[in-house]
Amino acid sequence: MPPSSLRVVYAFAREMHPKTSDVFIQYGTAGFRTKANLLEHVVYRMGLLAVIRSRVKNGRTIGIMITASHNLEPDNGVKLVDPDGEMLEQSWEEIATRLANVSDNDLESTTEQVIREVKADMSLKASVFIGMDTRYTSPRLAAAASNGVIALKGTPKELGIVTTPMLHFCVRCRNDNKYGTPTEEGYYEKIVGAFKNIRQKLPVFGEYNTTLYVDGANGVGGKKLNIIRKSLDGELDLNLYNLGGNGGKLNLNCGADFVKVSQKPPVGVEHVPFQRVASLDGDGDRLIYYFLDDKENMHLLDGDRIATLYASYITELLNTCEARDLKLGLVQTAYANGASTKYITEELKVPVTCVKTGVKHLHHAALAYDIGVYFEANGHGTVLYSQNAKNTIRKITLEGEPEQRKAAELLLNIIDITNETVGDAISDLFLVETILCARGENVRQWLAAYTDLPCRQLKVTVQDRNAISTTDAERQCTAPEGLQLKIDELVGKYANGRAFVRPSGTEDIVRVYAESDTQQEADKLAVEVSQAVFDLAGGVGNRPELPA
Ligand SMILES: CC(=O)N[C@H]1[C@@H](OP(=O)(O)O)O[C@H](CO)[C@@H](O)[C@@H]1O
Ligand SMILES: [Mg+2]
Repeated sequence: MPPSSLRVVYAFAREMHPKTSDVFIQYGTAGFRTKANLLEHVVYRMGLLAVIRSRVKNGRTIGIMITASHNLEPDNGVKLVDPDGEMLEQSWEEIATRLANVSDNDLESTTEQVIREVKADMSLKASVFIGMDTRYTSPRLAAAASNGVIALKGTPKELGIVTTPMLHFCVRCRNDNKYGTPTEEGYYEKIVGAFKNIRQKLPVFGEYNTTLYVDGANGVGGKKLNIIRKSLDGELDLNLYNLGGNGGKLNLNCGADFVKVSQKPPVGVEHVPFQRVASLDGDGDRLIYYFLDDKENMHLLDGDRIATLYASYITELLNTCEARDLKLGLVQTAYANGASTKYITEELKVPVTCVKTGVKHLHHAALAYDIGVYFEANGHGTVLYSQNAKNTIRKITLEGEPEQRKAAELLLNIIDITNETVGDAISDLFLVETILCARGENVRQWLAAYTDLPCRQLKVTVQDRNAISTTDAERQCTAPEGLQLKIDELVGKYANGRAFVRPSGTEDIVRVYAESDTQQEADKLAVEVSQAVFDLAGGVGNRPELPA
């Protein structure tokens, strides 16, 4: 890149997308997240970085997604997607953070330094796909990203409003045309097409019924399901709620995160006893199910449930295929309910890996298995199939006995419904519905597999959340001194007690998780551990307490 060209970049940045705040911003669990009005220069600079990344990857397409997922409307965020549709390689997160925080004056020299460091050949073509969620601040930010791409002579393509998983999917397809067509239509064709295909083979029977209620979180996922709904032919009757408009606010008292954390039904969804409801998050990458019983008690079917449903059904099909040398494993985080882990290891006899929070860690660990199911308890997850697994299954469809062939064909359809690039609420919804239908099960039967331990999540505000360090997949706390000892002491008082704390990577808070035998005890333990964090890690504001 001749220096004159970079000088243009620099001048353009200062004029169009100046750095307006000195607040340090970090590439966290899912990219940069903060108030939307602090993000414009960050997004512009991620446009620059995406071009550099694309060139380092020989001109393969890189993705930029503008979203703050389950956060409320005033927030926004940006993250980069690597060529296979996976999260940005971790070693580049530090580079992203550096570039986001330099002054306008130093932007030129830092950009040059990054180009040298990563040995980008700036004469190559560069291609960047940009997607955004429904936030009113997103179009402006998407334009800033495009400007960044253009400034370094890359080619941006704006996909408009898409779910986060659609952007991941399109990036993957653009770089690997065997995976599908890199458009929203291509996504429907592959994922919804495979669902319709499999439903031809699985007639509705038993306790399963095709009516599904959906809480769209007033975000993009519900809107896309509304498009899909019209193409479904009785395979699934979707009743959609919280589609945005009508005064409903994004993620406010609705959506997967609200339902999971508050353990309450979302506003805006009609209550019908025993009706299963799927709740999506704001950018359509998380899925939680729930139902209310005839006493209006809520029963949650979270990411752990979805993971166990997948693992057990896929294992069943693999057994029928007699593809027993394919190793299936499950990946969870410390937030997984203890009862789910016990069920997976003891009843399903499937190996479990526990990793740090954040999809990138789960995704990476799942690659170690032939078939890796990964899920965060909050409903973000998918299944990864190795090439070996795909080849083996395909071979059985051609050479197996009739029963084996049938199971292998179902597996191939299931692979096609799956968005292997990232957790995807829409793809997961179709997978869950497929499995419930195949088993002729209603939600009560699904819930009966195991009983969750009551749990509680709380947030504590501290002066500096980085004062907390953890180890052992975040289950043990190494700083500040004395905090882990205190947690151990508190946990010891409770039957089946478990608790841990960690700094959030997406919000300026510390998260506390506790579980125990009863809800009252889990709540009490969570409050006590929160108080310990408050006392030992520099709490600010009010003393921790349970939400109203
Ligand atoms: C406990 C929890 O749900 N944490 C979420 C949340 O991360 P934190 O680092 O905990 O803020 O947002 C991430 C991105 O969406 C998601 O991957 C993760 O699971
Ligand atoms: Mg999300």
